[in-house]
Amino acid sequence: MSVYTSVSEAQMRAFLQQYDLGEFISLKGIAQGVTNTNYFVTTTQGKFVLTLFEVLRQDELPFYLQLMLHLNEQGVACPKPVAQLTGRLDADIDGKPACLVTCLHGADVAHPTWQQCYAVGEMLAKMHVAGQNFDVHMDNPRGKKWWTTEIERLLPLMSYVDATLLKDTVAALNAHDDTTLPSGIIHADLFKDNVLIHGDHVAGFIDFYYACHGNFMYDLAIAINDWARTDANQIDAEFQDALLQGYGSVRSLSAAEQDYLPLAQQAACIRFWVSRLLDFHFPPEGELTFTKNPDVFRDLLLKLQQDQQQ
Ligand SMILES: Nc1ncnc2c1ncn2[C@@H]1O[C@H](COP(=O)(O)OP(=O)(O)OP(=O)(O)O)[C@@H](O)[C@H]1O
Ligand SMILES: N[C@@H](CCO)C(=O)O
Repeated sequence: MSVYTSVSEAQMRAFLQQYDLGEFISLKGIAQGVTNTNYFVTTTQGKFVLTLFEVLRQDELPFYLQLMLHLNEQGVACPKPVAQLTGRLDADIDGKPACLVTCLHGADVAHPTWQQCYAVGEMLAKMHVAGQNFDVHMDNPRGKKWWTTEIERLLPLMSYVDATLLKDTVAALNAHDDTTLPSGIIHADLFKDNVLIHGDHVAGFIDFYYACHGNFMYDLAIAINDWARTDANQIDAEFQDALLQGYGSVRSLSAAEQDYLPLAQQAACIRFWVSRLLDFHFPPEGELTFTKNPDVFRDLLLKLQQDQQQ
């Protein structure tokens, strides 16, 4: 369930006074989603999604909402934040940060097709290109500095074999200079549950709340590690190729980026292995964290390293 904060119809009617969206018709909680509270809101002007942020602070919202607005205006498939009459994009309901965005027609897919992987790669490249003229900077909150600090809490809790794998891989990644690779705004969490699909097309990327600056190949590797990962935690070469081909149809990958892909995939494994281990061992008190299986990314990392040694 994902309606942590209840909103009444009366509250919604009052909230809508701040917008030019016509009359309130209905409000319906959205069952999917883990972190935030989401509602479908229908007014005489159409259907929207209301998000109440359970973890992000009010002052953190403008970056993400401005980014989504910018990307949407540049033709990237993503929800468009709706501005209040004052022009402000972020709002609050009963002191909780909130926003309204346009509703997209699509659903997330558990088992994508080759064409859908191609379309995701294509849209990701469009996003990278469109982000080039968005001039607000955001450091990656889950980058090298973060994982180097956080693994110190995890290593004593892990088996010798897993701890060695984690420590050695982090050391290898930290020793590699990735700062000269093409970079800009990245989504940084483009898993299958963060893309709404309609037929063979991308209806929209959602959940931009880890978006930041980073290198483009790392972003593509995060997507490959989820979209092309089989149930046995290996990469399906054809699906990986679909993402790469789709991406390359919009933005050519340089030789340096192509060389970096194997390491980028390892970095993407570390990013999510570590965050899932932290959620497992140190569930934040008072936060609504649903732990996803950390072993998925340990197993994928091992397989990638085996393949890359051959
Ligand atoms: N703009 C949108 N248009 C249509 N449906 C949406 C939109 N935004 C969210 N949804 C629906 O709401 C569901 C939950 O959204 P989301 O995944 O963003 O939840 P969350 O709890 O905020 O994030 P997460 O689950 O990643 O922690 C999505 O799976 C999708 O079905
Ligand atoms: N997509 C992440 C959760 C949000 O960062 C995961 O599957 O671990």
